Amino acid sequence: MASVSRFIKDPKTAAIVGCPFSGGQPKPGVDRGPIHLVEAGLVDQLKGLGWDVKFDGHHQFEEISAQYANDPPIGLLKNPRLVSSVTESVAQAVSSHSAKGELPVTLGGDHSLAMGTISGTLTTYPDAGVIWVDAHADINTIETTDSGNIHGMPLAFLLGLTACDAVPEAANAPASLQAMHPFSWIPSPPLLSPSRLVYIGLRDVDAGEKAILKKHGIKAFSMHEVDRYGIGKVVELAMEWLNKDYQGAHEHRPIHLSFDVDAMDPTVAPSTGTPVRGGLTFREGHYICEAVYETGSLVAFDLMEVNPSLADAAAVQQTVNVGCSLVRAALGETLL
Ligand SMILES: NC(=[NH2+])NCCC[C@H](N)C(=O)O
Ligand SMILES: [Mn+2]
Ligand SMILES: [Mn+2]
Repeated sequence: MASVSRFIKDPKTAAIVGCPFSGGQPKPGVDRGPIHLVEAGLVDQLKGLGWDVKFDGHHQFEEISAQYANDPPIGLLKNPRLVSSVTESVAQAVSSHSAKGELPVTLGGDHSLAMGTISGTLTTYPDAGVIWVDAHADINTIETTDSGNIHGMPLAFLLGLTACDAVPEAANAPASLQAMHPFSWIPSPPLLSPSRLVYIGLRDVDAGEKAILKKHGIKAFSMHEVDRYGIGKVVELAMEWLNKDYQGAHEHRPIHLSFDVDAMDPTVAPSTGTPVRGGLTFREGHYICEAVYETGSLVAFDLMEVNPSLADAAAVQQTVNVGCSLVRAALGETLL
């Protein structure tokens, strides 16, 4: 069978990177997300789409967790060393798969994991673009975060941002906060640049984050734009934006699609830690995945924030099923 993506080698292989990790946010249960997704039959479903699927168990973070059992906050940041160490190991796993021409499919776990997945992708594909589908911008810096939950911050670390210049109040943040941050494994200068990031689905963006998006000219299609243009046009505009300055040999940049299940409306995917009303419909979420697959440029997919302990059994099942079907859509399932 011909390769689905011009970047993925034949025989097309999806590598499931199961990440039972919840340290980037406070609600227990999100670490069980990947276990439920796999138990629902995801591996066979992807095989049914013609993929060779590599899955030899979920990643074990026990050793790292034991090492950082005592992980005092840095400023407001919670579990900073643990999250740093886990995401560093995820980066290695993802880049080792993508370097072999496989498609890493990372199952979270909380969205702090994307520091690892996107770093891994950019190690193999330095000019990759990122499509971040989420209710939230996840771009708080150590100066702007209110919650201290690192799942609200991965893009700030990936972009090497400090908010001091975007948010006037943050200029007073102690310099020591900057110097102490433990994410020093993330390369500097950063592998990701603001022009290669585009959001879809935003509707709960903190004031400090809005200032950052503005300051760095980051392209974002909130639910307002989804309503105005329709999802078809939004994905087209997102692609155009990512490829506007692309000079590579291929038609499109390689694309990393990072999908937070809370981008979906809570009526569609209720079992997640930070649900926000007014989200993507079932079809809008799937359309994004289908359209990205159709570009032939997908090089990595993340499905994050499925938390099977936040709803009744039926709502959990519904969320897990939607999660599986989003993954299938991104890996080529079609309606006809
Ligand atoms: N990946 C997520 N669900 N992020 C939610 C982030 C919420 C809020 N903006 C924060 O910084 O804490
Ligand atoms: Mn979110
Ligand atoms: Mn998120």
